[in-house]
Amino acid sequence: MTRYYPVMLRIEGKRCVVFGGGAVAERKAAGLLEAGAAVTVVSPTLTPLLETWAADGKIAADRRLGAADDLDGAALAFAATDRPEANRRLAEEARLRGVPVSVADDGEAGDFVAPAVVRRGDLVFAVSASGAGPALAARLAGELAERYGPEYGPLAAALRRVRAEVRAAVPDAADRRRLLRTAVGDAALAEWRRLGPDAAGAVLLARLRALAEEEEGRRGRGEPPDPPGFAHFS
Ligand SMILES: C[C@@]1(CC(=O)O)c2cc3[nH]c(cc4nc(cc5[nH]c(cc(n2)[C@H]1CCC(=O)O)[C@@](C)(CC(=O)O)[C@@H]5CCC(=O)O)C(CC(=O)O)=C4CCC(=O)O)c(CCC(=O)O)c3CC(=O)O
Ligand SMILES: NC(=O)C1=CN([C@@H]2O[C@H](COP(=O)(O)OP(=O)(O)OC[C@H]3O[C@@H](n4cnc5c(N)ncnc54)[C@H](O)[C@@H]3O)[C@@H](O)[C@H]2O)C=CC1
Repeated sequence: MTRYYPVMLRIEGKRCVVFGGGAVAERKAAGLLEAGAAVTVVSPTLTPLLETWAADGKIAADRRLGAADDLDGAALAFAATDRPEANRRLAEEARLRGVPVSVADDGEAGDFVAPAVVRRGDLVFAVSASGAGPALAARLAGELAERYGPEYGPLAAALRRVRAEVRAAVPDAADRRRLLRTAVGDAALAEWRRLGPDAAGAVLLARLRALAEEEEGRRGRGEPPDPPGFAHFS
């Protein structure tokens, strides 16, 4: 069993090669496009959606069997054909070239596995069962998608601005940290939603300071902090 190390990769504009043109390859290509990768699919056949993306120029498609030199210059590779021998061979070629590869029919044969992903703007949930159960990862990601709806996208954008404001205006590190914890409490998140993405930085900062003072008051009275998850920090 492998203990994987999770990361967020920057792959915008980078060549990512998907071998295979079935449902699994399509899912991998979709995830790569979300991150702005330059996707090349190599496969004799393509799903209708992959065909559409190729026709629209969203992906490059080479309609043939995968070959070793497809991997030249690749940042990532996905062996997602329905031929285990082909997947294994392409994975070996990737490794020879130092290209990280995932293997769709045998997770342990690759360098990484794909998590189930939910995106809400800057906020990204990635769930993995490390190969033990992709359907469980998908189910739990579905639960996260319900718990954290589309409203969390703009909310994260507002939070990014609040944080920039605090970093620019508050020189004391402890003060900054206290404010930025308050900035992710329930009351603050509701406030960022209410104020929307266009509120002036000074307004955001003033609201945050007011919330932090209320928080101090609650702490003084021995009431629980907001958010509850931060109790162990105080
Ligand atoms: C190791 C890994 C390698 C990799 O592909 O990176 C891998 C491998 C395999 N998947 C198989 C089957 C299924 N995979 C899914 C779905 C997903 N599979 C994904 C990832 C991974 N799959 C990596 C580990 C993830 C982990 O464990 O956390 C997800 C999360 C992300 C994604 O693919 O983008 C995506 C959900 C996306 C979403 O919906 O959100 C379903 C569910 C369904 O189709 O409804 C089934 C059928 C149910 C079942 O078999 O459990 C088989 C057997 C094939 C066979 O029997 O022939 C293998 C081979 C093996 O076991 O090694
Ligand atoms: N990792 C995952 O999430 C999952 C993995 N799987 C595994 O992934 C494999 C692929 O699944 P699907 O996409 O549903 O299969 P599929 O049969 O729909 O598609 C296979 C694709 O591979 C292409 N292909 C075959 N040989 C090739 C080669 N040498 N080079 C390039 N392309 C080649 C075919 O033309 C076809 O487009 C399955 O056989 C299964 O073992 C299945 C379900 C989920």
